[in-house]
Amino acid sequence: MTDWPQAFEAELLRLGVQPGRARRLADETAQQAAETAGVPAEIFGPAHLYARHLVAELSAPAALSPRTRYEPGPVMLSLTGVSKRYRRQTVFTGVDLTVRGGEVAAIVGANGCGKSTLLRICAGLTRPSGGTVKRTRRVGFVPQDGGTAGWLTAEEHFTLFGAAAGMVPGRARSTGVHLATRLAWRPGRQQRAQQMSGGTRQKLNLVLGELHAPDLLLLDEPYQGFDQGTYVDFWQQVFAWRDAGRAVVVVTHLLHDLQNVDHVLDLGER
Ligand SMILES: Nc1ncnc2c1ncn2[C@@H]1O[C@H](COP(=O)(O)OP(=O)(O)OP(=O)(O)O)[C@@H](O)[C@H]1O
Repeated sequence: MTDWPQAFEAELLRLGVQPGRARRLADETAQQAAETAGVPAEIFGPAHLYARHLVAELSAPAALSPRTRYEPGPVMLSLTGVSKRYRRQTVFTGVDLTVRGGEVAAIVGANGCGKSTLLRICAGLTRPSGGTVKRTRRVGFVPQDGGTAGWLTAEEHFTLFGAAAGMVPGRARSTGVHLATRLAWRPGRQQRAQQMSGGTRQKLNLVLGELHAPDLLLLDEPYQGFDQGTYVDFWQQVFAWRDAGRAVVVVTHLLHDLQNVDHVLDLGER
């Protein structure tokens, strides 16, 4: 009978994952099972189902042959005439934005013009003063200053956030670790968030935002503290999400980020 790692690797290959990558994923998964002293089938479930899940979670394009063109998909976020006031201060009025699956939108503008406020409205965390917001159900939100707990390790974060999204611990951990490698980060097993550098904590935030495979990703300047290489990895990741049919909204100050995005909403011009 074929054992679990072999069946897992064979299914990855059947799904079109490159052989070297399939082998790495199989090795990493076996290693994680060994570290928790568990049997893979009990931790991850049937090998073929876990392979399919993983390929979907990892936004298949990075694993499968890249698509050269993408088709905009269904509307994931729609803002119509949205406004926000704090007491007597009007932050913005009349904001319209539609983002479909397979599109990236950037929100730009000077400090204090309301970019973070608008993103929180998109996420449903702040109520608009006026207008209509429609969003898909599966939303990932990466705040500017982090939603991590200082005393927890990366893997404990994966388990906790995964549980909130209905993922079993083994699957949440392995998905988190695989997503981290996309950002050139290998989480230390003992390192708590408070011991991480600012850039590494941001990577943790990004992975947590993506852990449950959301259709819409809302990112508030998620690369502060990243070095140049990681910054490039980050944008490659954004375009991989887009090519996988996800919608991405990024708040940014950096105008050279904008050449490849589909929509630019300049709040400063309003
Ligand atoms: N909870 C709040 N209560 C009152 N005023 C707020 C609140 N949150 C934000 N503001 C105000 O709303 C305005 C927009 O803030 P916001 O943080 O959204 O701007 P921003 O464009 O993201 O800024 P930055 O580029 O500095 O991150 C600011 O004047 C801010 O002081």
